[in-house]
Amino acid sequence: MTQTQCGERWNRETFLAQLRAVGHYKYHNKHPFHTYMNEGRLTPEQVRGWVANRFYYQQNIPIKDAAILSNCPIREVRRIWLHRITDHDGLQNDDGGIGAWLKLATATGLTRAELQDERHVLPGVRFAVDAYVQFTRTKPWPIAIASSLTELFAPDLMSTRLAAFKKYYPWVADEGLDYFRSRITQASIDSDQGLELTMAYCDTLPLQEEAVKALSFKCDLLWSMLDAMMLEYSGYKKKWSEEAVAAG
Ligand SMILES: O=C(O)c1cc(C(=O)O)c2c(n1)C(=O)C(=O)c1cc(C(=O)O)[nH]c1-2
Repeated sequence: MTQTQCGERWNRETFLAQLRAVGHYKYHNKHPFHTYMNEGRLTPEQVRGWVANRFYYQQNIPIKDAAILSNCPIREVRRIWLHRITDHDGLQNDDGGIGAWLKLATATGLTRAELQDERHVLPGVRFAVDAYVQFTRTKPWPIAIASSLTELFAPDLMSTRLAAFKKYYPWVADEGLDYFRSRITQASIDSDQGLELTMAYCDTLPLQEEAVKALSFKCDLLWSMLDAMMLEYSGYKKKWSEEAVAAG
């Protein structure tokens, strides 16, 4: 038995360090699309493209949380997890995260219809988000919970984003930014709960290793979403198509 293991598994400190290392190296805060966003270098069209595509993610979050609930036979865990669905769906009208995201969309000049008919959703974004839902439907629930732990790293990114929008994108009305404000607190609560459940129920070395892989998979899918958006909105695709036409 090594110092970092208790019995056959990692102790809490080592497990936590493994999870944090994944976030440190792979979280989408370092993606160039986010760098551009946070440095104020996105055009209004690029901001709108991101908002419309991220709406597909937002809409699917409560669906994946319902998948986790449906796979979990432990009442106490379901009680802890349940609020995530209403946090996003709200209980009426435009309550909740999805309503707040719709307000963000309106503030950037998008219509509700544009978001809801998914006309802007890119294939790569759809594949990535659908993969997340599928993952949570098919993996053991503690592993699905571990995949949500990207939220450990979300509050810092939200604070940076909020400041960036205020400074560089004043054309986005302030009430449109409520989603980011509310997620700073919500993501901290969610990630604390997710972390404690992961610590408690990923209680063998194979489960701990799978939890770390689940977090890595989640980082990959968040990264892929931004890759798809960067390709679409950077102008490269258009340039390549025009060159192909010119070349006959
Ligand atoms: O804008 C972001 O960078 C970001 C990242 C993440 C994340 O790290 O998974 C989430 C969110 N936003 C978010 O708004 C959100 O509701 C959310 C739920 C979850 C999840 O996996 O359960 N992640 C995230």
